[in-house]
Amino acid sequence: MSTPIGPTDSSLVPRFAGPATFARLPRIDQVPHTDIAVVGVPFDTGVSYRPGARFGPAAIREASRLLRPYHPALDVSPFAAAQVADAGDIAVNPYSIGDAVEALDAAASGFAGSGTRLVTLGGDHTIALPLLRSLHRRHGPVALLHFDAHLDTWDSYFGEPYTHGTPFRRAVEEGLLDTEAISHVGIRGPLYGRADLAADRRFGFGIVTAADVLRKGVDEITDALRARIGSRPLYVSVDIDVLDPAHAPGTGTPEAGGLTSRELLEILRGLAGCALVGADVVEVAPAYDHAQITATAAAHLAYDLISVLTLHTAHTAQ
Ligand SMILES: N=C(N)NCCCC(=O)O
Ligand SMILES: [Zn+2]
Ligand SMILES: [Zn+2]
Repeated sequence: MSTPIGPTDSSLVPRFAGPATFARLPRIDQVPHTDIAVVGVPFDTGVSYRPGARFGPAAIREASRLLRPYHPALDVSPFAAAQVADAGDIAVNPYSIGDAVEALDAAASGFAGSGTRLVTLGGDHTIALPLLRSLHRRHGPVALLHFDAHLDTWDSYFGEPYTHGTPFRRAVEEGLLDTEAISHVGIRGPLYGRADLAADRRFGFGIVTAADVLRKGVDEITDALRARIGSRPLYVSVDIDVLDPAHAPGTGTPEAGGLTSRELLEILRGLAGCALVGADVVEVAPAYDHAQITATAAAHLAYDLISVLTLHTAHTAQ
């Protein structure tokens, strides 16, 4: 592998100058080959409450200017360990969820075809379904770690099957997931009824509630999650509303009593060595953010996911 082209050096060009690619990384057209691409999906037509996640990718990129190249907790320089590049945004139809879902699947499959793993910045949670469809085509059923206040396994809203509250029900129905290894983490807040939980259990999901994280702590939780995942190809989906609204006010469906950013970062770091094949950070809606609190958390989560991706390369070569 030739030496990766890294981010703009912030000791030479101040980090507040120039265009905001993720972490000031090169654009995908500036590098010969990309192992890991950060890509935005500015789409929020699937939301059930406050809109605005279409502006999430730009806000996360802007907040990512301060990231530095070395990750001390994981002892890795992710942008030297692999060629990471910013692939810009996948522009999808804001007036048709069906069109958008198909176009996103096709675009994601194009990246996978050239051996590039994706860290996708949403956008609302609808986008996880086409991303999983494209991964399934390549890897077969994948393990899923889903960080969210919400189950997102509801059936439909207003008769619509593709929404931000339904992607993981569709994914199970379509056989995209290895149902021996699918978990929600951070679940809390009111539901529509007991049947929500019964259906979710029937699909095979394990639930780690936000209260479980408080009571058991991140190490015990992470060990249990890792035991369930094993060596399976793993997709990690992070809905930013898994964090408490104090840590992530800028989102569309906030729920009290969530994780701290410190807890979530530690759980993600605990996944080092897992066969991560892709990840997303979704539901950042900057209009409700303050002082970039949410966008900063999202930028750091994406940085940690990239770092974990660089620590397992077995799937890159496929
Ligand atoms: N995926 C997110 N963020 N929210 C789902 C909320 C579904 C509801 O309005 O009941
Ligand atoms: Zn959510
Ligand atoms: Zn969600």
